[in-house]
Amino acid sequence: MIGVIADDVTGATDVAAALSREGLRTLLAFDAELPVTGEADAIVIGLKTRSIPAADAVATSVAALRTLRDAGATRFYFKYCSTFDSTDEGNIGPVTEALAQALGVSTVVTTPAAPVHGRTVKDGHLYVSGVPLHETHMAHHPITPMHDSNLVSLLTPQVHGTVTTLPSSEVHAGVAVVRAAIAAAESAGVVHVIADAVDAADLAIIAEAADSAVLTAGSAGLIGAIGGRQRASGRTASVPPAARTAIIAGSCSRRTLEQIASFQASRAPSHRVVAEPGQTAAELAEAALTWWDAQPDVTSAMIYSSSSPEERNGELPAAGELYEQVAGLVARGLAQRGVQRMLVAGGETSGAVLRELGTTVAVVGEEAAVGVPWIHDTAHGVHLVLKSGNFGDVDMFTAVAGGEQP
Ligand SMILES: Nc1ncnc2c1ncn2[C@@H]1O[C@H](COP(=O)(O)OP(=O)(O)OP(=O)(O)O)[C@@H](O)[C@H]1O
Ligand SMILES: O=C(O)[C@@H](O)C(=O)CO
Repeated sequence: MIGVIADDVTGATDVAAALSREGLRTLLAFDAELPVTGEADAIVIGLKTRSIPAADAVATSVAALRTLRDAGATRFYFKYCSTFDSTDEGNIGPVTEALAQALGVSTVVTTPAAPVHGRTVKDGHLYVSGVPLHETHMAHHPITPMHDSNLVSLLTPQVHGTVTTLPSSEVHAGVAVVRAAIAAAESAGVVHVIADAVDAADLAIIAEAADSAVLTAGSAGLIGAIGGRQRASGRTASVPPAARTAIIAGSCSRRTLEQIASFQASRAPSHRVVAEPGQTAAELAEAALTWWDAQPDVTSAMIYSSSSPEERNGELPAAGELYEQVAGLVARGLAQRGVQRMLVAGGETSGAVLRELGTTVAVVGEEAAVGVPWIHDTAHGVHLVLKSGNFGDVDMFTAVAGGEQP
C-alpha cells in the first residue's frame, strides 16, 4: 500500500484525485496521529505543515509516517506543492530528509513536475505553463513568494544533503539509464535527485525506474505515475447532494481572483471580509454569517477575503492568520446552519476550515476540476471541494455552485 504525506490539505486532495484517477482505492485523512483503518490501496494524510516552523513540520510529518506504517503502507511519498512553495528554512528539504532518515533511505528522487497542471521541470528549472516560476504570480505569494526557478538553488539552502539533477537527456534515454543514474547518485552519497519531466511519458519512466524506492517526493505528478503502476482495486465515489453551495475563499492566487471575479460577474452574491484594526476573527465571522443568513435560502453565495497584491499592501501584519481563522469559523457556522456543499479556495484556508469542522477523514469523490475532487466528510455530513489556489477553470466557482440549485 502507498502512504502519502501531503504538506497541505488541498495538495492532499490533489494527490487523492491523481490516485483515484488511476483506479486506486484511496483514503484521505487529516490527522497525523489518528489511526487510519479501512481497505485501501493508498492512504493520503493531509497536513498543514507547509508554512509552519521547520521543526514542527518535521515532527508532524514523521508522526504521519508512523501512522501510515501502522496502517500497512510499505512505500511512501512526500507531497509538496507543484510550485515548490517553500523558503530557505524549508519545509520541503527538512521534511524530505527527516522522512528519509526515519525510513533508512539514502537517496530520494523528487520532482514538482505536474504536467496536468502545467508544471514542468526542464534543466532543473520549474515552469508554470511555460513561464519560469519566479516570473509568475508566485513571486507575490503572501506566504512563500518564489523568487527563483532553479530547483537546486531553491532546495540547497533547506537541506544538509547533496542535491543533484536528473536531466531530461537521461530521462528520455529510458528506464535503464534513469535506474543507473539513481544508483550512481546513491553510490555518490547524493540525497536529493531532482528529476526533469515535461509530460506524462517522462513521469512514467521515472516512476518505473524508481519502482523499488521506499520514498519518493514531489507534486501529484510523480505519485500519479507511481499509482498507475500499482494493483488497483477500484475507486469509490461519493456524490454531493444538489443543494446550495457556500464558497469560502482565502487564496490570493491569481486564478482564485479570476474565479471570484467570474462568480461575481454572474451576479451571484458575495461578501468580502476586510479586517479593520482591532477586529477579531469571531467578529468578522459573525458579520459574514449574518450576511449569509440574509441571502435567499436556495442561493449559492461566496464569502471571501482574497485580494490582489496591491490591495494587500494596506493589510495589517498577521492578516493571513486572522483571515484563516475567519474562514474556519465561517465554515463551522455554515455547517451548523445545515450547509452541505462547500467550496474552499486555498490550501492554508482549507486547513483552517477542516480544523474548525473537525474533519479527520473523508471519502474521495469525482473531480470538480483536474486535481480538485469532491470529498465527503461522512461524520459531519459535509461535501467539500478544497481548491488549490491556482487550480480550476476561471468559471469553476460558478460551475460548482450553479446548476446545482434545487
Ligand atoms: N486580504 C488578505 N490579506 C492578507 N492575507 C490574506 C488575505 N486574504 C487571505 N489571506 C491569506 O493568504 C493566505 C493564502 O494562502 P492559501 O494557502 O489559503 O491560498 P493559496 O496559497 O493560494 O493556495 P494553495 O496553497 O492551495 O496554492 C492565507 O493565509 C490567507 O488567510
Ligand atoms: O501541487 C499543487 O500545486 C497543489 O496540489 C498544492 O499543493 C496547492 O496547495
